[in-house]
Amino acid sequence: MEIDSVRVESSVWIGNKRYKALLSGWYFSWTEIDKRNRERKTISVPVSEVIGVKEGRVEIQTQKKVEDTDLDFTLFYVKRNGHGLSWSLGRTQFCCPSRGVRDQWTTQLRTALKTHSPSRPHRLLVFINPFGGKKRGKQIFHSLVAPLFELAGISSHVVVTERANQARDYILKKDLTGFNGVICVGGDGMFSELLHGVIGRTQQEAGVSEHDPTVMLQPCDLHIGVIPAGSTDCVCFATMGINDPVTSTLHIIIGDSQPLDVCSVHYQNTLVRYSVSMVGYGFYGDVLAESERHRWMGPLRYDYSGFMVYLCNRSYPGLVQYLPADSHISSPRDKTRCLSGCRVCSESKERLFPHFDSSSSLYSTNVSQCNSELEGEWVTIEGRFKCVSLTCMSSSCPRSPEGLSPSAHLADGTADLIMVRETNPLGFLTFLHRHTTKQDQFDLPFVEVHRVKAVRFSLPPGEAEEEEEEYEKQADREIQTSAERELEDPEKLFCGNIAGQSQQHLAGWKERGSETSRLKRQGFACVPCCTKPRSVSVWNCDGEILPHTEISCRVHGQLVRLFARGIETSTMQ
Ligand SMILES: CCCCCCCCCCCCC/C=C/[C@@H](O)[C@H](CO)NC(=O)CCCCCCCCCCCCCCC
Ligand SMILES: Nc1ncnc2c1ncn2[C@@H]1O[C@H](COP(=O)(O)OP(=O)(O)OP(=O)(O)O)[C@@H](O)[C@H]1O
Ligand SMILES: [Ca+2]
Repeated sequence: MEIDSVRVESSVWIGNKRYKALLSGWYFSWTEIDKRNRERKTISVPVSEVIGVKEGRVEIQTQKKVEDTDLDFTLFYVKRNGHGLSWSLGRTQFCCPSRGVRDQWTTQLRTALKTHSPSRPHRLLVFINPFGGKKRGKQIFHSLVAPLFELAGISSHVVVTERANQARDYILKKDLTGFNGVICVGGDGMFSELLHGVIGRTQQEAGVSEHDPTVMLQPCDLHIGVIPAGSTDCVCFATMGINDPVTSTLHIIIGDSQPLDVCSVHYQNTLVRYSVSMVGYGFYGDVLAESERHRWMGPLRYDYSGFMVYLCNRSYPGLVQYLPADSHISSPRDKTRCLSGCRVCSESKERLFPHFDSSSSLYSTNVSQCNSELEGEWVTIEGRFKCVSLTCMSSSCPRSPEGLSPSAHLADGTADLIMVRETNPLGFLTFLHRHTTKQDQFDLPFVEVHRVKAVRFSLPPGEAEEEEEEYEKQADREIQTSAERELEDPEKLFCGNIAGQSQQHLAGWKERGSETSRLKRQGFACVPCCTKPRSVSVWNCDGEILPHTEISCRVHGQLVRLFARGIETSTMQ
């Protein structure tokens, strides 16, 4: 065996074939040597994608040695399947000329792993929602994820949730010393819990008020991992290009890091929620409201509700104001895609954090800096809309593989505002259908899309007012509303820590509760969206209904980090 400071090389055998194994720089490779000593095919694995090295011949599933010889070692690594987005565990068993050489290889490979993958997690906090999606969260974790963590030497503390918001509260309140990341096994709702926990905790520790819409929030160090086991799994799909628990697990193990933009949603001066995917009014709000009544259908509830809401053919008046992003940098119609190593996103870092102090890893939370991100001329648009949606990323998902805004970026500090004006049912169906094909859904006369840094939505004076008054009167008549009953147990509401204490916020819920209760008493059992006051829809914020209509949204560039690397272009091994 030859070892110098940059290279380790020796002959090894795989089966009955001889190979030259070489560890050089960032790669470990093995090249077949034929009987005439000529070099044949080489397989090369980046050290950063090695999952583990074990002495002996080890099986993948059981991790047990099938044969304990002194000459063998087994290498586990990331293997790309198909077009490369789906990852599985690769395994190769090497036989060395002597035990000394075998021990040298295992030592050298483990040292290289430590040097070249310093950001790998060692200890993770895992939250499993046993009721998410098809209710397979626990099974997915124990059969697919836990064995890989064990192989990679990662220890985990597992919490199977017993109630909504348990994961968020745990992150906000418990001692997290020693954890390198938090993982959710569930859907977008579970991800959202982790998101709120991680952002909330980071701001608490930095002494930053989340309610102030002009403040620069402190970016979060604790990484979030997503093992998809939900209904839509949009966050996973849009950051990995695939919903596959093994792929997600391997990205977590190798410590991939993908920054993500987050949109904060405010009502007056109160934080309501954070969103990474979609804040949508009109169609998507109505679909969500309708789908809540059909939870028993599982993931199919969205298709059923989508169909029912489509039949209602509603549109809503609204006043939309937005702060445009710099159109020289990128545009939602530039036909590009945000892929792994995206130039637009990496060049955004300096703009987003001009005063980053690399020596202390601290970001200044000076308000004036943040205001520079909020500079510019606001644009106002008034009209009747089928839907108004804001998305920080493409929001691609299996239902819509290109997403709500195919050219949106994961980490550029902007979101795309999509406004679909009132149109005939066929026009809207064309718009919806284009989400399922590669056709441009923005190339329609009633659709507008803008890349923005902030958005405000309000009901236009006049038309909306009359109906709103009626709506409020009805709500006031309700004494014991369903919302009031819920208020007795604030835990049932979302974000008890941030928005739950706000009286305005509670009033918003009261308003919605009154509406639901009124409709129920009037006996409107099917398609409630058709029975709502004509002028008002609800906001869908990453799959949660918001209690307010008039909201303002602001994008916080690269606020959180996921164990992911964005969508890779085809890179077959
Ligand atoms: C003709 C086929 C048209 C298919 C149209 C498909 C459009 C799909 C667009 C998907 C956008 C997903 C945005 C992501 C949102 C997530 O943050 C959030 C949390 O998980 N999910 C939802 O709110 C869940 C919302 C899910 C919305 C599903 C909408 C389904 C619409 C079906 C309409 C059928 C009309 C048929 C008329 C004949
Ligand atoms: N043990 C629990 N009991 C009830 N609800 C829970 C529990 N654990 C988590 N939740 C809540 O369930 C909601 C939905 O969970 P999750 O996102 O995992 O699954 P989902 O069915 O895919 O939903 P989504 O439509 O959001 O994708 C989350 O908002 C979460 O807060
Ligand atoms: Ca973005």
